[in-house]
Amino acid sequence: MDNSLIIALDFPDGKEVEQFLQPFKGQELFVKVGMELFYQEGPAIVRLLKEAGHRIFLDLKLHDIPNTVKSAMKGLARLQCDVVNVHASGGKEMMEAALEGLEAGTAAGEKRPRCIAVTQLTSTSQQQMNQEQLIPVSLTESVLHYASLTKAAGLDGVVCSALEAGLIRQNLGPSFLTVCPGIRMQTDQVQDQKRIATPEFARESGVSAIVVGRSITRAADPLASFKQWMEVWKGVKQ
Ligand SMILES: O=c1ccn([C@@H]2O[C@H](COP(=O)(O)O)[C@@H](O)[C@H]2O)c(=O)[nH]1
Repeated sequence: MDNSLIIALDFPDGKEVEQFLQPFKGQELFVKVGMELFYQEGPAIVRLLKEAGHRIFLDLKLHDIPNTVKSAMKGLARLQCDVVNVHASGGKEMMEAALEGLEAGTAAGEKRPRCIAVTQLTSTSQQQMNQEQLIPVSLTESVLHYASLTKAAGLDGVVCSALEAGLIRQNLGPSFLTVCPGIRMQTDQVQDQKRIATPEFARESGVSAIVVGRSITRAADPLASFKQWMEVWKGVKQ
């Protein structure tokens, strides 16, 4: 994913997306379409963004029985997004089914979307995981366990915090993707995220891509904010 910065288009409808993208006209971005936008606009928004030349991470985090996930992925594959995802907590069989669905839905000559799995949401803390999910290990252990399970299922990588990306790369190899939300500049508000890291830390940890939402989309000047983020992201690259 060539060290991409993926902008999370967390907007309630296509009109707001259009307004947000107006100042970026002519630029090919890597964008993330999540539940908020997809549940309102459906596949049409993906087609529109693709026609504009943007790369797309369709972040629907599928989590259901294997047969349902397989069928859903077969349909999603036809949208030809670059990346789709599931929850690793759905289990190995479910993840394998996701991949089978994607392969079945990808037309000959087309590229199968990369499939990655959410380990523990970046909004989850150690305490929440222990007390609410009743997982009695450290958060890092749980993330690493889910990452290993994801790799064993044949998926391409994981969604994790940049805090865990280095360890995942060490254990599972550099070609296993680490896509990291929960990225904040020092001065940014943390909001509902719990396991955050700066873009500099993410770069040094060798993450495959960072996902940035509100810091750019809710900025007074989103284009200026994006440029600043890219400078920092590229600056630490060199
Ligand atoms: O563990 C996860 C998985 C997905 N996300 C998504 O990333 C963006 C982050 O947005 P910010 O505004 O930069 O916090 C958002 O779309 C989440 O749904 C995540 O944050 N953590």
